[in-house]
Amino acid sequence: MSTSNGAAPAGRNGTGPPTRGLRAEGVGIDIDGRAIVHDVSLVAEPGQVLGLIGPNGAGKTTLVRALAAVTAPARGVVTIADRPVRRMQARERARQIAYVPQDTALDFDFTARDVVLMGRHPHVGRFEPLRVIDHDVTDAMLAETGASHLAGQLVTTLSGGERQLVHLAKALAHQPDVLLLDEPVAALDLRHQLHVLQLLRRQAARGMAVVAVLHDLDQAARFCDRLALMHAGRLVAAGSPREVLTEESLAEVYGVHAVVADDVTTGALRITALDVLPGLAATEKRK
Ligand SMILES: Nc1ncnc2c1ncn2[C@@H]1O[C@H](COP(=O)(O)OP(=O)(O)OP(=O)(O)O)[C@@H](O)[C@H]1O
Repeated sequence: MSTSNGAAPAGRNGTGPPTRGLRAEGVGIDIDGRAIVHDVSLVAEPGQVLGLIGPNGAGKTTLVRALAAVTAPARGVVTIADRPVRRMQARERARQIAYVPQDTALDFDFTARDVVLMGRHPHVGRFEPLRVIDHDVTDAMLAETGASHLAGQLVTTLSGGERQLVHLAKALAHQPDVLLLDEPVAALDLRHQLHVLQLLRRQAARGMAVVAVLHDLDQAARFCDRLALMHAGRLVAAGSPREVLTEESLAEVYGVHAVVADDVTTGALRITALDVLPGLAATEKRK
């Protein structure tokens, strides 16, 4: 959570300099001449998990790719500490931002540990060998994600969920200020979903700014400090889960009649979709 006075919390090891969040201002993204994302402004605060939610085709992946500087927005800017991420050197950017895409398929014969070790390269000087600390962090992140048992396995032989864990471990090995995850639990079983979501909370508690695209709104309500709701390429609501996940917004954006109630077990909101509302969801209408 952010500190009550609004100041950034101390670094993730508790002693380092304050970590930094990520800011998007007026971001618009075009693909093949078509505007996909319109005028999105948001802040991912250090110490918080920001959930990016919205129906299929809302523009979440397109936005996250621009936040990660994988693509350049046509309009607006993405910054960390007022510095545009697109203008940073790739190595410097990789020390600050780690991004795990939806599709983590790899077609080269590296072991899972080799892949996680690659996450250390932004911290190692050019032509310098990997250090003991790089190996230690690699092993720690494999353990943190529950993927130690996969270390020696070729990534081409991993299941989709196993690959997702290995890529999360690689992203953590960057030790970034900002962690961007596109559907990080989509391929995971119940236990691993919980493990990863709790892990994200721990990373945030250590000062990281975490942004995760999530489809499960119960998980979004329970594990995110703030939510950003996208619809047809626009950010239509942002705030606490209680502010964003209302029966009205779920009807408008997802086209469902849903009941939003407190879950007596978790204390978080629980969303029960009862019926599909008549007519097309607005995302489909747009096409
Ligand atoms: N390379 C591309 N070429 C053309 N259209 C694209 C491309 N990438 C995305 N789009 C379109 O942009 C829109 C937003 O896609 P995006 O993948 O960002 O949505 P999303 O919110 O992540 O969806 P989902 O929840 O289904 O993953 C969609 O209508 C999609 O068809």
